[in-house]
Amino acid sequence: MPVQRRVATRGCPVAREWGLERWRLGCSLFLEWARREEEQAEGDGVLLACWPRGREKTASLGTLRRWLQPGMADSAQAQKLVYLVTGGCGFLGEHVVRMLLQQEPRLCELRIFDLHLDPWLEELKTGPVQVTAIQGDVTQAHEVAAAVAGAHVVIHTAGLVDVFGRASPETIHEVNVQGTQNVIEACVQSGTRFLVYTSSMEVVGPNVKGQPFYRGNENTPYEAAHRHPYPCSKALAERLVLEANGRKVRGGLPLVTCALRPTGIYGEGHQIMRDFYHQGLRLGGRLFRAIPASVEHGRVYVGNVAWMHVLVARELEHRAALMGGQVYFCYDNSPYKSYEDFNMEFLGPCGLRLVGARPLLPYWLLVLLAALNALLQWLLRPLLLYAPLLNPYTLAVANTTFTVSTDKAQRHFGYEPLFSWEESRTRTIRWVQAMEGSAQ
Ligand SMILES: NC(=O)C1=CN([C@@H]2O[C@H](COP(=O)(O)OP(=O)(O)OC[C@H]3O[C@@H](n4cnc5c(N)ncnc54)[C@H](O)[C@@H]3O)[C@@H](O)[C@H]2O)C=CC1
Ligand SMILES: CC(C)CCC[C@@H](C)[C@H]1CC[C@H]2[C@@H]3[C@H](O)CC4=CC(=O)CC[C@]4(C)[C@H]3CC[C@]12C
Repeated sequence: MPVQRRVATRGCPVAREWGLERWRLGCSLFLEWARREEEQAEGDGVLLACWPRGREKTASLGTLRRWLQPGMADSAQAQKLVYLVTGGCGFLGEHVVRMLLQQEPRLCELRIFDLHLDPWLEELKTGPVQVTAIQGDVTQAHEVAAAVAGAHVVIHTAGLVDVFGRASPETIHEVNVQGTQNVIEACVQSGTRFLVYTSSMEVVGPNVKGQPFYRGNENTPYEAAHRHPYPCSKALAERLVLEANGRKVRGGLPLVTCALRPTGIYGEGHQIMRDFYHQGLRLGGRLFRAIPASVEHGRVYVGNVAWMHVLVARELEHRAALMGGQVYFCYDNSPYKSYEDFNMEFLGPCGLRLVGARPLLPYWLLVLLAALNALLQWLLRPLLLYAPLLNPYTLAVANTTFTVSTDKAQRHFGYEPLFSWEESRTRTIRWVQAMEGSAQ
């Protein structure tokens, strides 16, 4: 049962003085007050009992917001927001950018900050929202500060996603940890109050012991012990973001932060899916099962991850006390399957076949091959970059069950996946098919 607290608007100074019609003028003041009341309440449901001049009404904060919204939109008080998306040209970042443009009506400027700017940004510049592309490096504090200045909300997705040994541990740390610290400091110095960080399920696990995490949620106990630079860096950065919640930003108001932890993301633009597809084509339309079908992986569609970012960014403002400093797994209704069987949901309809009901090679041989790959990578480093998919870390992750089952995002900010599993699947298949078309 949600805890519901009745709050009389006659307790609100604006309401007491003005009466209903005049509250519309002062609606932002009233909402601010109502919001604070809601934040103080425990649980997720709060009822506001409105008693204007004898007319008794009861409404949830959501309803109240909808009542007042038209008034806000008409008035000069309608807020125009500036968003900054770091890593906005990446796989997830591009979806976040497009989702914001579609789903955030209060957006007036969207800044896209990335090390490399992509040509598709140009097509966004013709719309009603001002799109500003900023080429920059999150490790450079002054570049980050310039991009953040004047932004209301920062969505920090930029990161070095490397589990294949392409970059050095120092570089991974610099981009993922120092880069995140730079974003936090820029928010504090420029007075930006809302920061959403793209963390990862890897912050939790799989851990070095290869213990399964089966249908876990944000409170499931699990020994999060890592050695690999990528999960270590994501865990450190996430902690920095959560600890920054409540810090006073320029102007004296508190910073509100939260972290989203996607499981393995899939969808249009997914590089590893692309690699598997091309590998399958090279092998005559076949892929060979390497991992037992019983090892389940949590996967989430990129459109839903983007949608969750947009929702969080929007709701942080209204539910600061509830959401600030929180972590949320990113989830949707994608089925629990092994990594390879899940990929076949898309690669199968595109003509590939997964050979073997069981792994073709014994596990000990895979371990040996993974170790050999690691050795070769180290030996060849002075000459060339050897970074195959299989290494001791990717094998351990692929071979460990890690699935989440939670409704925290639904309870805290009303998240429901925007794309059903069928739609996510269809969109991803279409993207693979388009790749096939373009390869011919
Ligand atoms: N791909 C996945 O399955 C998952 C990804 N994540 C997280 O999601 C975020 C986005 O990941 P993806 O889109 O998959 O990766 P991506 O590599 O496609 O995107 C990352 C973006 O960050 C940019 N970037 C990298 N270094 C930068 C720097 N120094 N300064 C500015 N920009 C920089 C890149 O140019 C790229 O556009 C990352 O933080 C990652 O840790 C979390 C869970 C799963
Ligand atoms: C040939 C091998 C036996 C199979 C290789 C598959 C692996 C390359 C991938 C299996 C699981 C993936 C990881 C997982 O989805 C979680 C992730 C979260 C992130 O934040 C970044 C990416 C990744 C580590 C992802 C990377 C590829 C796998 C290890």
